[in-house]
Amino acid sequence: MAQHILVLNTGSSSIKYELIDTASGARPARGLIERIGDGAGLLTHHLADGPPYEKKGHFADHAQGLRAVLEAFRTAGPELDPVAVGHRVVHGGTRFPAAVLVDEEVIAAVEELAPLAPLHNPVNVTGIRVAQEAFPGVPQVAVFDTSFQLSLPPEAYTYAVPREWRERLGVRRFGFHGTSCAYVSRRAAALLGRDPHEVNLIVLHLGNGASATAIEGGRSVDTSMGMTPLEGLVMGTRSGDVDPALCGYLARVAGLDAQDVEKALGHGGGLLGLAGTGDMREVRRRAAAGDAGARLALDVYCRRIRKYVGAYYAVLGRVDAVVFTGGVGENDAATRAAALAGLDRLGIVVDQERNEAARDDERAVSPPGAEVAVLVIPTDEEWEIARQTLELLG
Ligand SMILES: Nc1ncnc2c1ncn2[C@@H]1O[C@H](COP(=O)(O)OP(=O)(O)O)[C@@H](O)[C@H]1O
Ligand SMILES: CC(=O)OP(=O)(O)O
Ligand SMILES: [Mg+2]
Repeated sequence: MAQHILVLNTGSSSIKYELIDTASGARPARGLIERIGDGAGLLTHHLADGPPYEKKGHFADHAQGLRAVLEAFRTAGPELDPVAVGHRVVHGGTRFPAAVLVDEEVIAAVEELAPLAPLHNPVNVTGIRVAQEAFPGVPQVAVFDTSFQLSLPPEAYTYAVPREWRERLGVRRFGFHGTSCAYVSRRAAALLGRDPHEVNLIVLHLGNGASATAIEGGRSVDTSMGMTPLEGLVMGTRSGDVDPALCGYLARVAGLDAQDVEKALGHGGGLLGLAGTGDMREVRRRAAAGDAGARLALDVYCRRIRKYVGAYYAVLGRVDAVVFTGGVGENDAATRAAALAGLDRLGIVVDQERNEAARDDERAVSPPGAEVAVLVIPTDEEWEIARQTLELLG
């Protein structure tokens, strides 16, 4: 009988899930709930064949959303009898260098780290709790976004801040998107026909959250997200890098407290702050229609990426490939071209025809024989979570 792993990726306002056959890798069901908590929720449950099952409604919170997912399986199938549940957990601090079997102690640790990832860790715990209740006795495995980034050397993870903060308060860079980086860096090595331990990569994960990671011989040596997923690249609704003195300034001139500023940078910054929408497709539409704010947003977004590519080139010394992944990285040819424009002296060139070809598979978009390959690799965090879950459970 086929054995399945259920993978749950609970995001700040969404839940993604997939049922994966451990032997064949087939996915008999996958789905998404969007807009949890805002009244216009939508659950879309895809089956291997046939039309998707959809349910609109108000999913007040993630627990209600997850119960709706279980209901979708009961109504539309397939039968849900997983041998394990793999959970994406965003922040594991320094405590979890690899995936772990969930017990009460692990849950307590994830809850303790919630101040560092307030949008993610609490809902990740909700996912675990609901799955424990639904599948008693079935092993639950936590796979952390931070694990892959724990290889950062001290000079990359240390902020130049007072000793007290570093030593007593745990202030340091962690970095995120590790599950995606682990997956795409393995695929990149395969695509290059090289051993992952020999390959140097710059991975650009451009989704709603966005990050750049420098990978040397399969290990992360620098990454743009920081202690929290707010630092670095321009994102859908997050500012990425800003001058930290902004906090003091806005307190003095606008009476904002630190929490207000953090919230605005996290939810009202990025593409949303610049263009009025955090969705790249909509930014493109507005820019094409002549909207100056949207055009500026694209320029800021792409320049930030280019700066990190240059910086990580300098960190690595030799780069075998630049890898684009995530919804924007995989689909937006214009972002890929603009972000890497002018880097030919570094051997980084995008081939226009290859870049613009309408494809959704793994591919090179640099010219044949280029010094640095530019690759597009669709990420598969769910598959990577299932793989690590299976590996842990033997
Ligand atoms: N064809 C496309 N062209 C440009 N941007 C796209 C396209 N498809 C998706 N995107 C963008 O990808 C982003 C979402 O990325 P995704 O990786 O799916 O998000 P998440 O981080 O939530 O998993 C959105 O900004 C969306 O507009
Ligand atoms: C950590 C993080 O930024 O995740 P996401 O890209 O899913 O928002
Ligand atoms: Mg993402």
